[in-house]
Amino acid sequence: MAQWSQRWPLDLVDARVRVGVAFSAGADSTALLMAAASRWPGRVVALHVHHGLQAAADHFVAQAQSTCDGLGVELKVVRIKADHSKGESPEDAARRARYLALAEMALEVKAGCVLLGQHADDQVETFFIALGRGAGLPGLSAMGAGFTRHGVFFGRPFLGLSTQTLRDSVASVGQAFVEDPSNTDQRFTRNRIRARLLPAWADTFPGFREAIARTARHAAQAQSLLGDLADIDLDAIGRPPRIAQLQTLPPERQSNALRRWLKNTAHVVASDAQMQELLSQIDACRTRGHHIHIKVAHGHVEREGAHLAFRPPL
Ligand SMILES: Nc1ncnc2c1ncn2[C@@H]1O[C@H](COP(=O)(O)OP(=O)(O)OP(=O)(O)O)[C@@H](O)[C@H]1O
Repeated sequence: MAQWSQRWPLDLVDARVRVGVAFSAGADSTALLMAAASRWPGRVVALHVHHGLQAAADHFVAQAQSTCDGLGVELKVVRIKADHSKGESPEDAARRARYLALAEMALEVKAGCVLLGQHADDQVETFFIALGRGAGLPGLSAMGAGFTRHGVFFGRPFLGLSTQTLRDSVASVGQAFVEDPSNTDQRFTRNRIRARLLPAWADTFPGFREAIARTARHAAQAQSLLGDLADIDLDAIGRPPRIAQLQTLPPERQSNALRRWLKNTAHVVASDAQMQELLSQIDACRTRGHHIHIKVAHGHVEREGAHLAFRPPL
């Protein structure tokens, strides 16, 4: 195990506290758990979410326990059943519930952060999913190195490493891990990208991981500047925005400010069609009695006197 020490880019966390590792028992998070356990002996706790979605879930827990026993790492397991709401895919619901469960476990064991095993190949796949869906800059920025959710910091220290590097490392010490059977299921977009698109892309653009990571960084920087501009505009027009002052901005600046306002206050993202409709209703709203009413995500944006308001569902 000695060679695992200091070998991995784990510097993004303050490890004076306990470190949580989101541990699926797959190859990537096994590499992460081994690296973390070697770097911070006695301070790592593995957090496993039993989805109950797959028949194999019990087998994942058994492997997780055996790996943790071998490494002398405490394992916490929580069972969840993620129901997906209308318009949400089962995978999105499972991911949402997983992050909540991980955050709750981290708070319970007093871990200062949770590390995730996502790597450079996940990053590339995420970028192509966003591109295929016609995403804007937030989507093309792909995954950031860290984010806070449910009051817990989640870090992705392995975004610069390929999955092959991680798998080779795990194999080199003979550590067992599970292969998630759903990773090869061609019904999932991510798996089709991995199996079909990426080999062709790699053939055309050798070194594509670094190039795409660069594009994602450019997108993230540009998005950050747009966020700053939105804050400047919202400082001037108010939160919630005053309709008359919104109307003085050009449409693209209105939509930039409105997206920021909706994200920060209601955690919702308007689709392109919803934003176009909202802009046209704002433009038409020139008289005292004029209404604004437009569905955004699961709620509505409405006029409330001189301002806009977001109404979540009852
Ligand atoms: N059931 C789970 N319990 C705890 N953490 C999980 C679970 N599933 C995924 N994760 C975390 O989220 C990261 C990304 O999830 P993803 O579904 O891409 O990984 P995976 O293929 O299931 O597992 P791995 O990354 O370990 O090979 C994982 O690296 C791991 O840190």
